[in-house]
Amino acid sequence: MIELNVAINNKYYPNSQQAVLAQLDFTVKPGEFVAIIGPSGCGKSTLLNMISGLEDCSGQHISYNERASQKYGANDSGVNNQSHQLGYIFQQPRLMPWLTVKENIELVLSPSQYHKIDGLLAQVGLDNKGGYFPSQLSGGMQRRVSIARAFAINPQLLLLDEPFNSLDAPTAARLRQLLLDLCIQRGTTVVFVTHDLSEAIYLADRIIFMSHSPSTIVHQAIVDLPKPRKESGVAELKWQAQLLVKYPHLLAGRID
Ligand SMILES: Nc1ncnc2c1ncn2[C@@H]1O[C@H](COP(=O)(O)OP(=O)(O)OP(=O)(O)O)[C@@H](O)[C@H]1O
Repeated sequence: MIELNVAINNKYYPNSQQAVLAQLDFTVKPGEFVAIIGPSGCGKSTLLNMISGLEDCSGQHISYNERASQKYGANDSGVNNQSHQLGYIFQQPRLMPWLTVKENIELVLSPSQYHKIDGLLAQVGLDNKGGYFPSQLSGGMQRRVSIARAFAINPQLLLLDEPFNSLDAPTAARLRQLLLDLCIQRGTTVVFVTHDLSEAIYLADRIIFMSHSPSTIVHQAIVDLPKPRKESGVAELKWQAQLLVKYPHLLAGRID
């Protein structure tokens, strides 16, 4: 299990006068599930991209506890970095349309690891779909493939960017449970971006609320509910969280 440390002073995109992220400082403990909520455009994807190394983070400090001195740069691949520590599930499944389900997962593995694929597909309920192409799968099935692909590398740190957006409610609920089961089984440290407060409360140990750009942390809430969580407990805590948020106007329209 690994710990993530993030200390971003100011993140500017080239040719932009205004910082996207400013004074953003937090730690995710080993095995902790942290959800990030904030207004559209505040820099949540930018933050995940910086953590993964897909976005330039020179001058900032982003490290894992096992290699605390390492800073990730623009050349690191967050999807499948050399140590296989980091998995990234994007808003879209990002499957290669010309490859089968199995081949999409093989992409992140070495041939000696291909034997894991059948078991992974069984875990996400796709045991007989290995030979299918993405276009032959539903949206929910494609997301399950992306979850299987992320877990194939046995990530110690998993980043997720609104992975269940636009799915029907029963499919999203099944995938949330699947994600929780996999993370708890493997002790994965998680940073999960969402717009949905109920989803955050259902999944997370802690919720970080971000402000508009230049975005920083305006509030953090510990979700002190035992897992697996029940819907009624989630509803209750959602109500409490809405009261607790220090700056509700920043999140107006983002909490359903
Ligand atoms: N490659 C880029 N170059 C320049 N500006 C960018 C780039 N990527 C994002 N931005 C800008 O940075 C800001 C934050 O974008 P980002 O996608 O990180 O926000 P977000 O919080 O994930 O948004 P949403 O919730 O709508 O997905 C936006 O103003 C966006 O236009």
